[in-house]
Amino acid sequence: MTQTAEKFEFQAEVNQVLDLVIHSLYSNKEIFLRELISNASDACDKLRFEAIKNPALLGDELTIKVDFDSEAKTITISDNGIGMTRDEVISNIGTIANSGTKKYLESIAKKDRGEANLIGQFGVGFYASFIVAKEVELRTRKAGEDEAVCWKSDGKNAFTLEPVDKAGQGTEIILHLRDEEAEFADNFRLRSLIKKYSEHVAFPIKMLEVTYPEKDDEGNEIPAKTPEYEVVNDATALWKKAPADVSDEDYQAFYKQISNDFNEAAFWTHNHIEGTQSYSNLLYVPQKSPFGMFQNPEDREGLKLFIKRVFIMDAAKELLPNYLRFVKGVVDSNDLPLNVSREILQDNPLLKKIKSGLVKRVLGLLKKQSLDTEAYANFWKEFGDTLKEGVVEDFANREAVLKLLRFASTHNSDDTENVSLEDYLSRLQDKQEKIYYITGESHEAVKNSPHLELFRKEGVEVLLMHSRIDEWMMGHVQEFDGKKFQSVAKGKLDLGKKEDESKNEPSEADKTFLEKIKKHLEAHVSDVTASSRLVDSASCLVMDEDAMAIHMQKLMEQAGQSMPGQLPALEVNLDHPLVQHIEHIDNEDHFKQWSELLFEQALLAEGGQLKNPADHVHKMNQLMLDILK
Ligand SMILES: Nc1ncnc2c1ncn2[C@@H]1O[C@H](COP(=O)(O)OP(=O)(O)OP(=O)(O)O)[C@@H](O)[C@H]1O
Repeated sequence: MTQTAEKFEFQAEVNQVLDLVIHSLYSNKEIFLRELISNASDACDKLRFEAIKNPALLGDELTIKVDFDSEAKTITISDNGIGMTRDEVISNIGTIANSGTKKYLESIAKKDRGEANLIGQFGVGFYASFIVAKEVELRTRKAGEDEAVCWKSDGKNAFTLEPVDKAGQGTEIILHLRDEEAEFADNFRLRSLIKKYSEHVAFPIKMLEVTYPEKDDEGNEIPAKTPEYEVVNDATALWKKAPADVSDEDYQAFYKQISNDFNEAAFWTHNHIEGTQSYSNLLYVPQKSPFGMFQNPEDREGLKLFIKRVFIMDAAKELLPNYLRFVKGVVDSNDLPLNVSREILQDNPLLKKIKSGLVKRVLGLLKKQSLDTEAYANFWKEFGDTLKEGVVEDFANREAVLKLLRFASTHNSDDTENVSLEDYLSRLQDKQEKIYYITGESHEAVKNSPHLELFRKEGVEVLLMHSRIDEWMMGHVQEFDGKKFQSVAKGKLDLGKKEDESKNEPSEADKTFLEKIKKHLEAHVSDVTASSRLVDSASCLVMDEDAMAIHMQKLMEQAGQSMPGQLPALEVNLDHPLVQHIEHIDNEDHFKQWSELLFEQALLAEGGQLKNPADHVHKMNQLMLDILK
């Protein structure tokens, strides 16, 4: 071939990633081999999948080979998988199109996360080569095509491409090591790295056996025989093994292999299901929530669908509902047709059954874990809000999901979220018929809400919720174990028997007084009533049973959504000295100002925002001055 090498500039972002990868992974440089073997394994998976439609593509046994030359200081990782065309090389290797690297870049912008942690979130892929190599050559030939191409780069701004002769299909990556990294070009070092990181890659990883010259009976040296390739890893599909035959170390190593997570998995479940549906599943719950989990629930990966050990696709969305998107792992079906497409998968009844089986497995796993309070606390911190979506999303399993939720509560002295609904029910007061909760903007805000005063006084526990998702979730759930949920900031107060004790019908004079306040606050409130829920505060706002909480209305407004004008009711504590003072004010202007103050105080205590804060301050000052006179 006479064509010369063509030079290309890297995309600007590639340079940025390369720079970061090289510097931030320096203390973890050995992972370059894991990344390249993982790519080779993906390429073998892809070929096997293509071969379902086109069996002619499948030639020799799918294999990954690792070779080295300690004098030349090179390591070569080769596979006979799918390979790449010239165009694919340009778009896959020279740009930042692939999602793993993209996320890596995005997360770098989030400076508040520690860098070591950040690196642990996803694989860095091919670029990891440059941690140890001063130059990388990638030779590849797409399966079923004749032309091969060689990509070469020193990892600085540019790469070259030129046609090459390459015997078989697949990809070969030659790392020209930096002098100070030459130790990696070593038989023992490479074998131990393969064992450590790639033991459970489902394709054989081969290295040349080590041979030594021997001596015959007469003491003459026999030349060493030509070494042959031998398999270095386990090369079986770990998920197909009996759980009893797999050690925790094996499970963890496999987790790292499939998840791109540097942290260990928190826990997992491994099952072989037989019956109308026959499949295996190995599902992991990570320790840490990856970036973007809440921002983009659609962007999910890490749950791989195999059919009879053939990798079919990343099918997280098809295999588990959104609220379990933190789960990673492998599902291998014996019954689905090998030529299944994503479209077919979406309405496939077999898959629906697998999906509902997997949900049960994950919920069962979480239930088991929830018995270990400490381990569950970590899970809850990372994934609790995601799990809450299940209360709305998964009607069939709502009760099971509700049992897994943990809340902060007035039963605790701090903001720890460790109270389950079952704990709550076990502490119900005599005749208490409802599960009381409050939602708000922060733990501080809900903990100090005036709505809790009577509950505190009566010793009735209230669940304290302040996550953004809580108000939405509670809008969709009516009861647990036969007990209705009741927001203490909404609707009529109903404390069972205690309500009757605490409720005093207002006198005619009080009624006139309340009416008078209402007249002044008509623009702000739907009603003004005597409160039976306040003890220390003068007033509070109460929403209708089915209305959105005030802090949520504020959030929606901030997000640019215009809110339908649903006005709260103002409840007034007739026993409060301030209220009693107002009752005796004759001056109409002063009465109006005090009434507005009652409303504004209540709104502030809710975490609401005053329309005109300066006016509030002015009014306060005026009233204080009046008192001083
Ligand atoms: N050995 C290979 N054979 C065929 N294609 C490859 C090989 N190595 C890399 N590629 C292609 O290059 C792309 C980019 O690889 P890279 O390792 O940077 O990212 P990735 O594997 O997609 O994602 P991750 O960041 O999770 O590793 C791959 O998606 C694949 O299409």
